Amino acid sequence: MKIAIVGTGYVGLVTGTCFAEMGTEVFCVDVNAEKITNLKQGIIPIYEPGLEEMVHRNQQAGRLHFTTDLRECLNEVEVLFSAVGTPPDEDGSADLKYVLEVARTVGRNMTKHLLVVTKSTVPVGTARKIREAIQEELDKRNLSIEFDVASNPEFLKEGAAIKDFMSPDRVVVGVESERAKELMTRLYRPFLLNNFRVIFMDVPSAEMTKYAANAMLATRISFMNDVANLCEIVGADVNMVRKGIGSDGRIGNRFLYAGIGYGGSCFPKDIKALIKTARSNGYRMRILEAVEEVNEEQKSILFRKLDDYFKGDLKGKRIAMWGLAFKPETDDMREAPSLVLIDKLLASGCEVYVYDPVSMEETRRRLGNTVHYAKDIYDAVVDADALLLVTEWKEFRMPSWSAVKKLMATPLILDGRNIYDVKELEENGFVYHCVGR
Ligand SMILES: NC(=O)c1ccc[n+]([C@@H]2O[C@H](COP(=O)([O-])OP(=O)(O)OC[C@H]3O[C@@H](n4cnc5c(N)ncnc54)[C@H](O)[C@@H]3O)[C@@H](O)[C@H]2O)c1
Ligand SMILES: O=c1ccn([C@@H]2O[C@H](COP(=O)(O)OP(=O)(O)O[C@H]3O[C@H](CO)[C@@H](O)[C@H](O)[C@H]3O)[C@@H](O)[C@H]2O)c(=O)[nH]1
Repeated sequence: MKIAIVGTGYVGLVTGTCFAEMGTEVFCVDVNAEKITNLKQGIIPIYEPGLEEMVHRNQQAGRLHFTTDLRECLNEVEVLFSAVGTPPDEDGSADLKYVLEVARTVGRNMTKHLLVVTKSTVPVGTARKIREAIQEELDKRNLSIEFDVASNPEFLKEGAAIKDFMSPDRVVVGVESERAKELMTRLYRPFLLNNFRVIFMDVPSAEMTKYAANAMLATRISFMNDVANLCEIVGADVNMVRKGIGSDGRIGNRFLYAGIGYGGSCFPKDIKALIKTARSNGYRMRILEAVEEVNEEQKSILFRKLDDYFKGDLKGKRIAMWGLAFKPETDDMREAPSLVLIDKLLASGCEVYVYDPVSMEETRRRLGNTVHYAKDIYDAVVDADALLLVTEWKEFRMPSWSAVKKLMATPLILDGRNIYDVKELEENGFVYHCVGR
């Protein structure tokens, strides 16, 4: 089978590469010419464990192609996935301009039946708009060509994208015809050996499933952050509470980690978009409004602890930060809580020394020379008045505390991810604070 994936970002590149790995011939299309030129030479635009080797393997096998021109492959493929961005509009709703542009390009150029599948996260009703946009272009050409639309939202997590795509908990597919169902079944059949289920449903339900899943996950995080803040006030330890409640099978132990708030390219924008969808339909998602509010405040929690420690006198303080990316194993800085923290530190007159294993280049692109870029974890803490742990990369988990202590000016550690052992740090002479204890 031959397929096209339009949009070669985190989702498009992983989707295309994984389908190619299973033997499908894939054409990855993107309007960003630099990205495509690099990909043709085997240069991968993102950091995602395992992706580079898989891209190279499938390129060499002749199953994975890259192009800027959809017309080159449009009439060779049976299925087209749209995986372009759906960034938030000014009012928080999902901006569909890229999604609809792809639909119009399809309508202007298709010459035979095509199944158009949306992988991007889009509000309920988008498939209908895509159908109308394609039909409008066909009408302008006075052509009557049959086509199908389907929704196949993606649930991969950055940093674990390959594993999530190859062995997902489930695949959700919204279809409107038997033909679309048959094509999607055929396409996903090679993956079924990995023991997952394809759940077919109607298109609006598939579109809504994606938002509901992200909303539920974000709700768990904000709930735990709220509990963590109360734990601090009343003298409980959120880490113990997490273990205590997570062992109840109905609750489950994943996605219950208190921290400095959720970030990334999905939760913040998708929660906003769902709130907006509800409002524009005359309904208020009150729980999600609270989820957002808790999350916004949580991003400042390390700053508040630092400010309390120095009694509001932060001017000229030298602050070290370990971690910048919104989570480990990615270089993605979209909506990273570190950016909010850095803003506050700089506004208070601090000098900020940052280190992250893979996000330094992306941070430099965003922040220029407003912060100092350290060579490694030890370089970052030289003469520091505090160390803030922001992202729980593995290499931050067991540093030499005696070396860190010798280098720092003030032995203060504020742990935004609760990864250190309080006893060990206090024995090493540090003042240590984490979230929710
Ligand atoms: N990043 C994730 O982990 C993730 C996971 C699940 C779902 N999603 C959803 O998937 C979608 C894509 O997210 P992403 O993070 O991969 O975005 P991204 O910004 O990394 O990539 C989008 C790509 O689409 C390209 N593009 C835009 N218009 C185009 C056009 N007309 N033709 C061809 N290419 C075009 C852009 O140049 C860009 O390379 C979003 O709706 C997002 O919400 C993302
Ligand atoms: O217990 C937890 C788990 C996560 N986070 C934070 O939540 C954010 C998102 O993390 P994660 O969900 O692991 O990463 P994403 O790559 O953003 O993946 C989410 O967003 C994707 C895009 O929609 C979906 O496909 C995934 O299923 C969904 O997990 C990060 O800032 C994490 O630090 C916590 O604070 N506590």
